[in-house]
Amino acid sequence: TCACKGCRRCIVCENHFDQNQLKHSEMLYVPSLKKCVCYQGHHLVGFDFPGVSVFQDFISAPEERELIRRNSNRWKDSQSGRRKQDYGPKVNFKKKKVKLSSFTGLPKYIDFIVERIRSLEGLDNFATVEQCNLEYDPVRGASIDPHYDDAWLWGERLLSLNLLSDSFKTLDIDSGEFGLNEFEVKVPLCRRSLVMLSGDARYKWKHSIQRKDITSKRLCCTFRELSPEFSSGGTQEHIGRSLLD
Ligand SMILES: O=C(O)CCC(=O)C(=O)O
Ligand SMILES: [Fe+2]
Repeated sequence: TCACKGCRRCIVCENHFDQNQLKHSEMLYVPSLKKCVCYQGHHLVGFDFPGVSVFQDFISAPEERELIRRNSNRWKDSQSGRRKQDYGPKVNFKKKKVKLSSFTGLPKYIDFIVERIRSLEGLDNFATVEQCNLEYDPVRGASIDPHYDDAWLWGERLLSLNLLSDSFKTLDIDSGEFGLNEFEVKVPLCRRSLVMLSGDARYKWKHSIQRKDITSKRLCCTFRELSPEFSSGGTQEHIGRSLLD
């Protein structure tokens, strides 16, 4: 058995795979250009693509080894073949309730990451309130379906630290924007890089990790900040403050 529910699936529970998936137009995001590129006929064309920032080699190889060693236990089975470790407030997103009593804060071993995030340009005010680790193992066919992250509690900037192997994050948009029905941008996730989604890449585009892009075990640590509602001046500021203290 596995932990999948509803339309989620992993190799364990999957007994049928939809072969009739629509063809996407695929583009590659090029971090150094902050553009995505694709071929139109024989021409390589580029489009501005704001909202994705990539910090290559955000941690060193020894730091990566130490992080992996520190979070080697307390994994729980999750959806779509993933395993999960969640350090953050207990939240019921449907009922919009935050449970403060069970919140123990972030693990100590992550302090240096939290600090390093704040040393990045424009991120000096990033107050990490949640860390969620996900493990993707190709043996289980692990993936994450296209989704938007919650916007009620979590703030605009989503940070993910990519460990153990290289992969891709896939961004897609449903509507007829750009004059295409289906449109997909592959964002390279280099091992030890930190990747930020914000703005349109956070709110307009869905993100996912496709099974085919997990070729060897991958670990992702996602860091989140609070939304304006829970931040200074917001109506739920008091809850936000008690989470950050
Ligand atoms: O594994 C990743 O890079 C994405 C994880 C994610 O989208 C999420 O936890 O909401
Ligand atoms: Fe997400």
